[in-house]
Amino acid sequence: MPPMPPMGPGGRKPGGPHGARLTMEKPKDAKNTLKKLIGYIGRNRYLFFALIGVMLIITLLNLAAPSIQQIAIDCITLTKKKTSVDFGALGKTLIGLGTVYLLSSVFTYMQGIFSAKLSQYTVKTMRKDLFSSLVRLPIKYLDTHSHGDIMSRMTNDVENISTTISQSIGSLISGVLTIVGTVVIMLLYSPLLTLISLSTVFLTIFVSGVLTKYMKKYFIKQQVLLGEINGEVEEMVVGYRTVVSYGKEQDAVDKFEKMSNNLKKCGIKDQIFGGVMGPCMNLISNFGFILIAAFGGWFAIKGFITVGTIQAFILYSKQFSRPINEIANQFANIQTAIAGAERIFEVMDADKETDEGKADFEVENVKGDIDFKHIDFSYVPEKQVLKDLDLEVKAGQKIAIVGATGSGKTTIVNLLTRFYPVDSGEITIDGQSIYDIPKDKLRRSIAIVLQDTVLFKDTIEENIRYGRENATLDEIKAAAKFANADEFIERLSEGYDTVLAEGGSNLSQGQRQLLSIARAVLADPKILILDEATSSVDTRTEMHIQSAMVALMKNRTSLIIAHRLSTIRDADKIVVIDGGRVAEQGSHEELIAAKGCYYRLYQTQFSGVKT
Ligand SMILES: Nc1ncnc2c1ncn2[C@@H]1O[C@H](COP(=O)(O)OP(=O)(O)OP(=O)(O)O)[C@@H](O)[C@H]1O
Repeated sequence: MPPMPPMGPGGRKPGGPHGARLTMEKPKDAKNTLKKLIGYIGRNRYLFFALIGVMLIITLLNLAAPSIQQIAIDCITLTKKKTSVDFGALGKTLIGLGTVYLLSSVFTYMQGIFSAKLSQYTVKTMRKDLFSSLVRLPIKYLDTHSHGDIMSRMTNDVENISTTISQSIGSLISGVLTIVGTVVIMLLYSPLLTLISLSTVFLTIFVSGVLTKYMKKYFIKQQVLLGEINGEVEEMVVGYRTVVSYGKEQDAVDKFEKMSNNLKKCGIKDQIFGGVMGPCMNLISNFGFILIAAFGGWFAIKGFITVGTIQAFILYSKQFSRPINEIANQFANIQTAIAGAERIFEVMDADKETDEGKADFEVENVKGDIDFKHIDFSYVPEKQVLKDLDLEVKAGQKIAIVGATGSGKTTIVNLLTRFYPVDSGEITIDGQSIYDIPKDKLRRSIAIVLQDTVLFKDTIEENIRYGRENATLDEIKAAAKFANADEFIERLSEGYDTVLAEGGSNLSQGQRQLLSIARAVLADPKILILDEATSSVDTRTEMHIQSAMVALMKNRTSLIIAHRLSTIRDADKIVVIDGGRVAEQGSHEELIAAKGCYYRLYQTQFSGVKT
């Protein structure tokens, strides 16, 4: 017998109730996707053929067993007067039967090994390729796909493929082989009895089809409700502080309770329909056995067949009906897996960041002159963000970029780092177009300190080392000292070995910023991009951050998205962005005197704020 997939809770197979993912996601281009998927499976073709071979052997053994039983039974001759048994033949036949069962178990075990290996090797390669594609995707791709969507491709879709390869392919092949083999053998025994047992099989297919239709309805509803509940929980965890601070705990509980109630009702209906399936199928198949026994008995009395044949027929009809449901379920599983594979290949086939940089550019020799010439840019076609923007920055200058929210300040730095390509115009560093500079070299020339510091779940030492991979611990400590981060790090019980929580959430916002400054110090680039934090941190940390930033900016070209008046005043040049253009530029005094954009911005945003 082919191995049954492991059962989930309540006797259900993983992948959805009733063993099938009844959502029946339809792939858009199944043929192409299947081709690519087979390409991945084909990388382990020896395993695949070994699997097919083993399955063929198992099926043949399973097909042989009932016939051997028939021979064993026919060793016993029953007449009205006496019962005679050919013990020699019976013994040999039973040994043969035992051997068949033993071999079947051994090969089934081997099938488990081969299919597990085939699925794991295949998805490991896919996972690796998918991740490599993911890190080379342009940022634009991430803008248009939710994190949840990308995560789900990496986890759920890959998992679906793995389950399908390890379970569905095997079941499908063995199912088809078993059905064909069984029908052929049954026909050879008795075409008439074959027809009688097939009639119940058609009844099985019909009844299970009707029941599945209802189950599918409730199953899909249940999945939708489950998705909503998951979303609700996620929102609650992410927005926990907001929920608590507005005292909305009870509202959240009430809403959850309502959703949970709906899920309960739907779940009960789903389970009830699911529960009907088993007894119905049993009833029909037992009815089939009665038919075979009755007609078989009659045929045996008439001398058309032997008693052993009746037994063989009962076993064959059992073997026959089992794979039918299985195959129907596997089709649904395979379809879902192909739809998942399609989503995976879509990421793999998405246009990757290209790197047409060709100039002979050395990071060490960068001076830091930056020039934006006639830049037009839009994230989405209908909405132009930068319009004919011109901005010149001399090496070593400190430029404060100011402007109303949404005016395009961050966009300017997004273009300099080539996170997005310009629509038209040219950006140069030391006179060279940034599109002629290899991307990695360009980005190594620039360090970015953002308000939302991204820290990884690793030690403080490794988080700072992110700035320069080959830095020694002493260099890391020196950078931390320079960034005024050393003091708080040394106070932590594990010091530089302290492992940060996800996103560095076990540090204060100010401390996270100091670490990101330390990273930039270690990277030691000629060009700096600073996005000043708008949120307030305690005065002491604030002073540390400010002085570290000032020290860091020395002798570097710095573009600061500035929010503090002191930074703006200290800048060599203030650039005011308005409506996607440089509206004004000059020193604080000049711009105030001009009474233009900056003056108005100053009046509304900076006068009276903390310097
Ligand atoms: N990834 C994106 N996709 C589409 N539109 C975007 C994207 N990022 C920014 N925008 C839009 O581009 C415009 C400029 O955004 P940008 O982030 O450059 O503004 P900003 O001046 O830095 O604002 P803030 O001071 O609030 O950070 C805004 O209208 C914004 O809605």
